[in-house]
Amino acid sequence: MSRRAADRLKVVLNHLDRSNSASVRSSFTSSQAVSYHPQTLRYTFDTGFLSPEQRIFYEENGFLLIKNLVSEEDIDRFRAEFEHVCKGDVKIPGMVVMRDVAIAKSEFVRDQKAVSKLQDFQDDAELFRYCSLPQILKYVECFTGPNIMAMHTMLINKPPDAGKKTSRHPMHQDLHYFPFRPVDHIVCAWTAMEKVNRQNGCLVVLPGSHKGTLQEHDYPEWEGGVNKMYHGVRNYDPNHPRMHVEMEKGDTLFFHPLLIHGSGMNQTQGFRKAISCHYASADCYYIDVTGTSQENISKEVNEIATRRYGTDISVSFADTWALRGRLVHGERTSL
Ligand SMILES: CCCC(=O)SCCNC(=O)CCNC(=O)[C@H](O)C(C)(C)COP(=O)(O)OP(=O)(O)OC[C@H]1O[C@@H](n2cnc3c(N)ncnc32)[C@H](O)[C@@H]1OP(=O)(O)O
Ligand SMILES: Nc1ncnc2c1ncn2[C@@H]1O[C@H](COP(=O)(O)OP(=O)(O)OP(=O)(O)O)[C@@H](O)[C@H]1O
Ligand SMILES: O=C(O)CCC(=O)C(=O)O
Ligand SMILES: [Fe+2]
Ligand SMILES: [Mg+2]
Repeated sequence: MSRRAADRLKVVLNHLDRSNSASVRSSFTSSQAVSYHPQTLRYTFDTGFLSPEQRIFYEENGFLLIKNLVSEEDIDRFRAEFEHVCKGDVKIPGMVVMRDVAIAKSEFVRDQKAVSKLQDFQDDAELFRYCSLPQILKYVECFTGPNIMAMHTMLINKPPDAGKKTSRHPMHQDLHYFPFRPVDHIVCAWTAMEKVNRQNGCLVVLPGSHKGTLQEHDYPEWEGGVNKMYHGVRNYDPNHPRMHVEMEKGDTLFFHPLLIHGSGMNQTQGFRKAISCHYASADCYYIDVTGTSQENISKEVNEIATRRYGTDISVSFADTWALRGRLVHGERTSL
């Protein structure tokens, strides 16, 4: 770090000591205040792009909100492509079109095209433009370094709740799904495609939870049911200080894969839309999750892979990621 940046950092640190980060103070109690030492900055690279304030905010909270990062025009194009996919005009091999469990399990509305999520759009050139947007990669590089893989892509179309609270996404850590490390070189970019607020089920985060370890995840015991693979942290404590991240169209949240987050139910009549990509440094490596808390999700993924590809070829949990990952910057060195 240059001397000038170090000096600015000191000023920020002094300020933080006094204010304990005003913007998240409402969700923190003073006993959770953390003190800082510049040498403990571990979550971001010093590329000179993030301000010291931004680096420290991420360090402390595990997320960073950038306003107005994606243009209206781009978002409108992603929305148009989403509509083509829903209508069936565009069919992309490998892309998962998912419906909410309340609809999928109901005989009455079986043929209704109420898509709750597109997953794995890496081979849809129009949607995948999102993952390559230079203004996003400029931020991503601060977390991953210069060799960047887009590992996981989603367009989430959170439906109006059908009355059973199935539109909720339980509190979870995204790392639960990922058999690659190191954890600090993975980041999610999540862009609001319209105004998102508490009414339509914005993201809910537990600030600072990225400093913990990966927790055990299970299906929550919810009366109305829960969507396939929507695991939540076991023994979730609803009294933990949390923050509703309200965003405008184009605002983008970058967050750490250990940050505990989820989303509440959509109490409006609209479909709340967001587009996201999980990036990892191409220098990351795959791990074997056998015997770890991730074994349950790897089994579910393997079951779906077997259903999709048959039993002739064996696709491991790591393979499913290696197949989907796409290089977006630098060199594909490992993943
Ligand atoms: C950072 C990462 C965070 C995450 O990724 S969290 C979420 C991860 N989610 C996923 O990966 C999406 C997984 N979804 C899928 O693979 C598919 O949508 C799924 C659930 C297999 C359904 O596939 P389809 O091709 O639509 O099959 P289908 O309509 O014939 O249904 C087959 C059986 O699945 C059931 N189903 C469909 N959508 C569901 C849902 N949302 N939740 C729970 N169950 C669901 C459906 O009822 C059917 O069950 P049955 O065989 O009739 O008993
Ligand atoms: N038992 C649980 N396990 C895991 N996550 C949970 C559990 N119960 C609630 N959540 C999650 O906590 C977050 C907040 O849920 P909640 O239903 O309170 O939403 P909300 O947006 O605060 O809505 P409201 O305004 O109605 O309080 C959501 O991500 C929800 O999925
Ligand atoms: O958009 C949302 O509701 C949250 C989605 C999410 O966290 C996920 O799929 O991992
Ligand atoms: Fe998530
Ligand atoms: Mg609530």
